[in-house]
Amino acid sequence: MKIVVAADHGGYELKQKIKAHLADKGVDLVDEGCFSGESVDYPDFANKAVAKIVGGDCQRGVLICGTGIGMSIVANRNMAIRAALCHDVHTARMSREHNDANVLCLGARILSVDDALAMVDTWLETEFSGGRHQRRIEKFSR
Ligand SMILES: O=C(CO)[C@H](O)[C@H](O)[C@H](O)COP(=O)(O)O
Repeated sequence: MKIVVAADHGGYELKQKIKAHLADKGVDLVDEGCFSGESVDYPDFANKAVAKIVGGDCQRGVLICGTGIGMSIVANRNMAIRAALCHDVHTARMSREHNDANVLCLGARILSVDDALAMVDTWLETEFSGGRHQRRIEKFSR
């Protein structure tokens, strides 16, 4: 599985930490920016990451901005994306088990680095439960 990571300026520092953490674990990833703390617009980076998933280069994404809200709104405009804005390990796990989320959105100005890394690990390790949850996903998917 290949992961795309992307952030705006509000999420840049946390993205760097997540990248280093995942690289240590041998996770295959691609970074779609941004590449400094200079002010940028989150839709540009959300859309770059979505394109990687829709195009098939990556299977999942982690998107980070100040709150995670902007990234989740933009990513979810694409029908192929189930982006989950999560706030703790529990919501990260549930977004995989029940929602088969293919994008995790994080708020760098809300979360501690340790909590964010624990959420990413849980989110990547947790499988979709299927069953009744598959039926529900099919009701909003094409
Ligand atoms: O949280 C965000 C969008 O939901 C962004 O990361 C920005 O941090 C937020 O919009 C604030 O932007 P600013 O230009 O840093 O004030």
